Amino acid sequence: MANNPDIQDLATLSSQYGNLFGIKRGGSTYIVCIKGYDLFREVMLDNSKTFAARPSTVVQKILRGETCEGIATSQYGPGLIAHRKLFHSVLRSMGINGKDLAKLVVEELPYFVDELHSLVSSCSGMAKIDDISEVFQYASLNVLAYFTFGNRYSYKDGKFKILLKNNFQIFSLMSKLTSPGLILVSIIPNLYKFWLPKTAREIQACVRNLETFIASEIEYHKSTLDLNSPRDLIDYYLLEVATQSSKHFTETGVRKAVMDVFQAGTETTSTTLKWAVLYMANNPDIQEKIQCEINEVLGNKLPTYEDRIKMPYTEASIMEVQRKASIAPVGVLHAAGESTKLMGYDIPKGSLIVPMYTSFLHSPEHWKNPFQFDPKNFLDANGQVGTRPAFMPFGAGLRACLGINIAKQELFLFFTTMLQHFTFQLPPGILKLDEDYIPGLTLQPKSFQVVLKQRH
Ligand code: HEM
Repeated sequence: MANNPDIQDLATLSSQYGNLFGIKRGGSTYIVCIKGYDLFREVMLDNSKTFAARPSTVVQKILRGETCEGIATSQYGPGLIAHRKLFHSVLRSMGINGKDLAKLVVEELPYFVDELHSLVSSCSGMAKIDDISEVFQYASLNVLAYFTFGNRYSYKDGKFKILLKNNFQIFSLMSKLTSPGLILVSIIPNLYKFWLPKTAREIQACVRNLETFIASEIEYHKSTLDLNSPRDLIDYYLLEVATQSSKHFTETGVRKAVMDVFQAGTETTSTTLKWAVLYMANNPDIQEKIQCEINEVLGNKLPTYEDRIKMPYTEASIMEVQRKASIAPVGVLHAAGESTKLMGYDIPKGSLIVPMYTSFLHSPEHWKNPFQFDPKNFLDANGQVGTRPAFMPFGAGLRACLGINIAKQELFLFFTTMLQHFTFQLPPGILKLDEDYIPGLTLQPKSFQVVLKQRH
């Protein structure tokens, strides 16, 4: 459980031991599981700094090397603060330069739609979800390629396929990292330096390939950099490295930060869209309501992010997909940066903190029918999107998701465009698609087929 806790096991343990419980397994690190909205807030918001550290596990070392530079796995401190600040300021700068955030996604929309249409013609209307999710992977990866490298790729481009393969392979292999071999390297100090289980070696190979790819992009950016006119995330980073305005940026740090953006921002978005397709096929009445809103507000024009204000039912449906699917069941693990107390219990420094997202996203205390797909969960009496404090799929506090604005725009624009052009239906003879998930780092729907019907 040290690397990849299954939420079912955690839910069972929490029903026995309460909202806060600790586990000790392999090594000496104490694993503290936190359940429920109040405790999540107490840890992530009220005591954000105390719990803003990341655990230093063998898996991190295998994946990221000894130094853990970059963003997602780095420790909380001036370096991380500088990375997060730069990320936000790049988003702002790209907005000011007119190459605004939504444009990153909007540029991708025509390619996304074309690819879905070609899928329909090649599979006579019935698509396997694996095929559709590949389109989601292309699209979400391209948005980030545009943000970091300054250009999108053709979906057929060989270079793009290499980027895609290595990026997504890391996630699927990580979900398999529960072998006895991993327990061995977790228990025996430094064993990982001499021997690793096969899956871990495969992950390392993918990480190396991805890093080589990013390194070549960085080299290209260095040779074409105009200090007065940065184009994308890499350029802004290189500017910082060149001017030495912050001692926190090194070329290795830039490479790792770009890796983090790809790793954190592609699987999450594409998996959410996969669940959206499943819920639409299972809830034709809801899908029809969304399509009515799309017809009224958009007609045939492609959406912009501003359109969401006039489309509360669509926006509420996307939030409901995120709530019900709860794709990141334990987010990214945290650690206690200092010894402290929670609910009167001692939490030793270095304890690994496992936040159970599903415990508040599926809590009957906060949602009327937590296990039913119901966009009304997010609508007030006037049919407008209301605030729901327990809706925190992107985390909260000092380590909250850095890509939240990109992700929200991607989900709205890809989802809306998809339903503007297609209706998802159950295959003949199937009454309902299985809404159970495959356990892993992110929760994936089980493989399914849907009928993809063109609307126009
Ligand atoms: C539906 C899409 C997404 C979901 C549900 C999601 C969710 C999360 C969650 C739960 C965390 C952990 C927060 C914590 O540790 O407390 C996280 C971290 C992070 N996310 Fe996202 N994310 C999404 C998309 C993105 C995108 C598109 C990007 C990139 C542009 C991104 C970049 C990051 C980064 C860099 C971190 C690490 C932040 C840190 O360690 O300080 N995410 N995300």
